[in-house]
Amino acid sequence: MPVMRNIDGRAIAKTIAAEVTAAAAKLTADGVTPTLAVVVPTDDEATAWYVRSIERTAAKVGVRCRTERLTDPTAESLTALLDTLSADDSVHGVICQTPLPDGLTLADVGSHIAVDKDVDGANPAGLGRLAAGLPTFAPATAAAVLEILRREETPLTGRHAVVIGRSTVVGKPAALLLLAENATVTVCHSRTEDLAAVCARADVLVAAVGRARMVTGDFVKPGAVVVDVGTNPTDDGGLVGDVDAESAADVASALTPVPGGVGPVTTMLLMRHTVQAAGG
Ligand SMILES: Nc1nc(=O)c2c([nH]1)NC[C@@H]1CN(c3ccc(C(=O)N[C@@H](CCC(=O)O)C(=O)O)cc3)C=[N+]21
Repeated sequence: MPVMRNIDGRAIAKTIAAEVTAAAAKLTADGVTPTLAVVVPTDDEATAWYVRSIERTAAKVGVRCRTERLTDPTAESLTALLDTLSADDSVHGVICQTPLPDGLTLADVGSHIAVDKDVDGANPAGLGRLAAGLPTFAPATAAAVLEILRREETPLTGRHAVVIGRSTVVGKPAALLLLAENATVTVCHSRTEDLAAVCARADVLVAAVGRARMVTGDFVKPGAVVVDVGTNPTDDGGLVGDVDAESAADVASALTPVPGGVGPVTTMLLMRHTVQAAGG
């Protein structure tokens, strides 16, 4: 039985960090400090963790982070803030954290983030651009999936990629990015019949369902590369993916672990997008 490789997301993030740090330093020397505005509309524990992680990562690579906390925002106050940040020349990237307050959707709010500053692909116009093959920032998590496959030199042209999950932030953009790399793409979701059998035909399997350890070894084609996007909290305060790593390990050739896989690359790509938005 071939031994499965654990893909080291932290090491990949570190490699990208070196590139981003150099680009940020050059911009700063030229008088432009790449700046990311992080809008935090709800008091949510997972969001708070992610915001701290963004702040830490930004400090490491020389990106300025401006966190904007709102208490009980209305649609009006939140979209007004996003409009203001979109028009502010000292801000290059804008991300609005989810979850949003009740009654608000990312599509409503995201359309108030200028496309050229939309470093987490929240504006539906960005998804349209992605579908049309126009340059745009993909949502950082979807971009991280492709970045990992690229750095792992996973062949995609003509290969069958299966994405489990059709969310606007991960599944759909990941499918579009895989298609742009000439993969043959199948998108599965909660209504898919014979899910395990469809997945078991994938050379590249991307799990973005949000259900702990749902993807077991019988979903995996022997030798497949499996990217686990899930970050499901456990009762004891830990984190597990959508993939049951133990059973998948007997079948896959490579797997991104959780933690230490897609997550760290996601946060780093937010920095790279911000530096790019600043002109780097
Ligand atoms: N607009 C928006 N975009 C997001 O991308 C977004 C969001 N809102 N809201 C919250 C979720 C959550 N999220 C994570 C990113 C990285 C890790 C991550 O790096 N986790 C570490 C482990 C952390 C631990 O051990 O607890 C890892 O996987 O190695 C986790 C979760 C992005 N989100």
